[in-house]
Amino acid sequence: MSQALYVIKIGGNVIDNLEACTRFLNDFAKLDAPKILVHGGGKVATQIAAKLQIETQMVEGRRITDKAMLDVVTMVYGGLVNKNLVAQLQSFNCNAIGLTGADGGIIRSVKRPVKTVDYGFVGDIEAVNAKQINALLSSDLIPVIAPLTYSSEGLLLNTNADTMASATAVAMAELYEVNLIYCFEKKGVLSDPDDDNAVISSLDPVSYAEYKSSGVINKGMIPKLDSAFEALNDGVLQVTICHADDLLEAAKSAAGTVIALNTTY
Ligand SMILES: Nc1ncnc2c1ncn2[C@@H]1O[C@H](COP(=O)(O)OP(=O)(O)O)[C@@H](O)[C@H]1O
Ligand SMILES: CC(=O)N[C@@H](CCC(=O)OP(=O)(O)O)C(=O)O
Repeated sequence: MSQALYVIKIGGNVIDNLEACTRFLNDFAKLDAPKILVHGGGKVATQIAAKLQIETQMVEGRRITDKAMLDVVTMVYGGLVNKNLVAQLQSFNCNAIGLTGADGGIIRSVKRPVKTVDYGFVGDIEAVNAKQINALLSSDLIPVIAPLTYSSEGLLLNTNADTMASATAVAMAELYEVNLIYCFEKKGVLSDPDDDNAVISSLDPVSYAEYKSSGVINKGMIPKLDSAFEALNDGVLQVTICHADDLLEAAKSAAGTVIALNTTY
């Protein structure tokens, strides 16, 4: 049996809250296993763009990224957010190394083709270099990956962080038994959006379809769950969605919503 690896994604609402983010990073540092952190930061990018009088436009959970917005997300994800996370992890004795998908050629993408919507400089992932990421892990470095990728033409492209996490988890599943954990500001996927304690303990494709059609699951949760099911279909052992404060519990399967393929489609 191969070794366990945790691929953990932290979302933008937690990153935007200094205290919550520090608590999360402290727990992440304590997790005693090979691990990778993939971060978002959409909320910070929107705030900085507004300060620069650049308007944010989202379509189906994806940011329309023109050249001005690409400059903002490059500075925010690749610089401000990534480097602050790395610095805090260092203070918790976790030897983190911050990377975009371009660094070490770890995540290559293709600029999303224009169909009904022109997303601009947004990348759809083509390849994750698991060997290169594993070389970092083998040197006792903890990769902290920002949601930016590169194309073979040399473009830097904005890429959804949930998709980055799931593609990384799938690629690493060739080498490890991967446990993918999405951490955000709620206790899991909720069966009642107004009740923060109404956590669905296990979600399969049938119940997902029902909750989606009744509108209980909506907005940013849809791309997150789509990428969660994709990861399970492509070899990831376990996927959990949980509160950032519950990371260590979720790593023991004791918190959040466990995503399962255990019913027929
Ligand atoms: N049923 C649900 N349970 C929990 N959150 C939900 C649900 N339906 C929609 N959401 C929304 O999904 C959001 C999470 O998606 P997103 O904003 O993309 O998170 P992140 O930035 O952490 O990746 C939550 O903040 C919540 O508003
Ligand atoms: C193409 C695209 O939409 N990219 C995302 C990347 C950041 C992200 O996914 O951040 P959260 O996890 O905090 O939402 C964006 O710019 O919002």
